[in-house]
Amino acid sequence: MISISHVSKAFARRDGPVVALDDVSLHVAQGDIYGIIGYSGAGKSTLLRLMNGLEHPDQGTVTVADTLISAAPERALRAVRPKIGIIFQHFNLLWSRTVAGNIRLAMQIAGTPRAQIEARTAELIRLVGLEGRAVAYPSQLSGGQKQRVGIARALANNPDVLLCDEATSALDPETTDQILDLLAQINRDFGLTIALITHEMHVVRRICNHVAVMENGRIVEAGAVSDIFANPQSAVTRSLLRTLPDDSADAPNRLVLVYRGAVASEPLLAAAIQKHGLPVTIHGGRTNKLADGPLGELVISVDAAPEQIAAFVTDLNAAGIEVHDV
Ligand SMILES: Nc1ncnc2c1ncn2[C@@H]1O[C@H](COP(=O)(O)OP(=O)(O)OP(=O)(O)O)[C@@H](O)[C@H]1O
Repeated sequence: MISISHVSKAFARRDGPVVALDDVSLHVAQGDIYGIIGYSGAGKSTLLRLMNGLEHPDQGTVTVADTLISAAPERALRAVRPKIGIIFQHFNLLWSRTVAGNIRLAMQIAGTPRAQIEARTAELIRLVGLEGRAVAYPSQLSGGQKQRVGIARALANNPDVLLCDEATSALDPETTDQILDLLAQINRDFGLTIALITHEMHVVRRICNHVAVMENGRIVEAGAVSDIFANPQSAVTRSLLRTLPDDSADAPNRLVLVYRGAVASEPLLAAAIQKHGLPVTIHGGRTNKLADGPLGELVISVDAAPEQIAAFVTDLNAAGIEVHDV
C-alpha cells in the first residue's frame, strides 16, 4: 500500500545542508498499522510529508495506493490526495465551522454530491462516537472530541490510507488510549491501512503490528512489533522501550516481592509455588544495587482465592521475602 524505496532528502540551511532522510526504505502492507518512531529530529515528519506529496525526495521513490507520489505532477497529486487521509497533532480543524461543517468540507472539496455528503456526515459522526455534537464548534469540544472530528474528516472520502502525524501527542493518557482504540477499530472494521509517526513507544505497543525505528534520518531497525520488543537491536530502540510503563500494573492480584541482600528469591519462590500449587505469572523483576547491599524486586500475579494467596504470602514472608500488593 505504501512503498518507500531508497529515499533521501536534504534541506538547505544557512549553515549547510541538513540530511533529513538518508537512504530510507519501508513497505507498509494493506491492512497494516505501521508505526514510525524516533526522537525529535529523526526525520519522521519529513517521511510523512513524502507520503502525501507535500515534499519530494531528492532520490528514491514513494508509491502510495498505486500512485508514484514522488514523481506525480500536481494534477495527479490532487486526484490521489482524497485517497490519503491525514490527522494531525493539533487537529487542524476550521474553528468557524461546526463538527458537521468540518467533516462536510472534505467532501465538498472532493466534489461529492450534496445528498451523499449529508448521509456520509451523519454516518461518520456515529462512527467516531460524536452523536449529538454535530452542531458544536471545535472550541466547545475536548481534545479527544476534536481528534474524533479530525478522524471523521480524514475518513470522509473513503481513503485507502490514513496517515497520523503525532495524532495523540496533545492528549492525556486516557484520551490517547480511547483515540488509539478508535483507530484500531477502524483498521479492523474497514481494513484501512494506517501509517503513524510518534515519539511514544506506548502508541506502538497499543495498536501497531509493524514498526520502524528512526535515528538521524535512517531506519535503524524495522519489523513486527513483537519481534522488535522481544529482541531490540539498537540503542535507540532500547531507550524508547525503557520509557514504557509496566502493563502488569493492571493485572489482578498483582504482588511485588521485595528481597534484600542474601535472600535468593527464585528458589524460595519456586518452593512456595510448588507447595501451594498456585498459578503464578511472573511479570518482571529488577535488582537495585543500594549502598548497603542489593535489593531485588519481582512482580508477579497469582490467580487464586484470597485465602490461598494469604497462605502463600505467609510462607514467602517466613522465607524473608517482603510482599506488597500494589
Ligand atoms: N523545511 C525544512 N528546512 C530545513 N530543515 C528541515 C526542514 N524540515 C526538516 N528539517 C530538518 O530535518 C531533520 C528531520 O526533521 P523532521 O521534522 O523530519 O524530524 P522529526 O523526527 O519529525 O522530528 P520532530 O518530532 O521534532 O518534528 C531535522 O534536523 C530538521 O531540522
